[in-house]
Amino acid sequence: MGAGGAAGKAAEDVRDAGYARGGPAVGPRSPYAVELRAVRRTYGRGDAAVHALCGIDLALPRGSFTAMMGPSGSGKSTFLQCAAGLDRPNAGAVLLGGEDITGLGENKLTELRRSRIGFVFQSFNLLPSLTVLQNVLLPQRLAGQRPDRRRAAAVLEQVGLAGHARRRPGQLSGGQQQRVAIARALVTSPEVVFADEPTGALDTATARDVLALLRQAVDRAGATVVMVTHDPVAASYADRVVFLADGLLAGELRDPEPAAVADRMVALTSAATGGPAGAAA
Ligand SMILES: Nc1ncnc2c1ncn2[C@@H]1O[C@H](COP(=O)(O)OP(=O)(O)OP(=O)(O)O)[C@@H](O)[C@H]1O
Repeated sequence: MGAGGAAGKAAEDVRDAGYARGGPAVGPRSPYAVELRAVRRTYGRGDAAVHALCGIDLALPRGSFTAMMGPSGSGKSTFLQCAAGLDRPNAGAVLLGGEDITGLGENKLTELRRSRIGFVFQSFNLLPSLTVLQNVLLPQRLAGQRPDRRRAAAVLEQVGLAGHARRRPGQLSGGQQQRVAIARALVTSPEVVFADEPTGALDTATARDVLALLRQAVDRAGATVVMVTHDPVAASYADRVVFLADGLLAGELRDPEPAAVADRMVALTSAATGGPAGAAA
């Protein structure tokens, strides 16, 4: 997908976002923002054990937009939590920008999540008593960095909310609140942005705006986005859709069209529920 807009504007956006061409300027050089190697995650033990991830090998290139899809219970949330350093695999390794984070202690992981990862949630998760600008500055404060108001203003402009900096989240629409959440996720120029159902609470038109923003963060600013979604249209904004089923990778689609994504989901869901289309999966 093209960067869109004038080349000069795009270059400005890249500078504004703090990214080098082709990926974030920080962190050790690796072609991959995130890598999972033979990742397993089991909840519980013995007869009660649930194998949520059963050996996942996946590499997500810097500057890419990946959608993770799969039937309910296929392991999407577990994948996201392991990849983002929120949960620990029982086996295997997770690498962020080429660095193995699997063995890091809790303090290091917290620091890493604050400075090198951005999060966007379905429910926005803004702090209602803070202004828009203060919400966007929060990750910098939490990471112990000096709040960079110019940088915060630049990302707010990037998401089309330059004039709303002094408002509080309650004074904004759902779509605007999600834009603030995206600005907050981008403000530290993270190596990867994890988005969990970012359009799940939005109407169709607003959802498209939010997806276009995520797309723009990848195309213009070199961000890396990983998005869990149930929506084939949302997934079609990604470069690639990776499917999970029963804790295993179950294929992928590049340059996905909504209809093809929907077909694949029907097949996987039928297989998971033992329906007639199971053989087609
Ligand atoms: N904390 C937990 N304790 C026990 N089992 C869990 C836990 N978290 C997830 N599981 C199980 O692990 C499997 C994968 O769950 P996960 O939430 O990753 O799937 P998902 O694809 O995100 O599902 P959904 O689309 O319904 O959100 C499921 O069988 C789930 O019940």
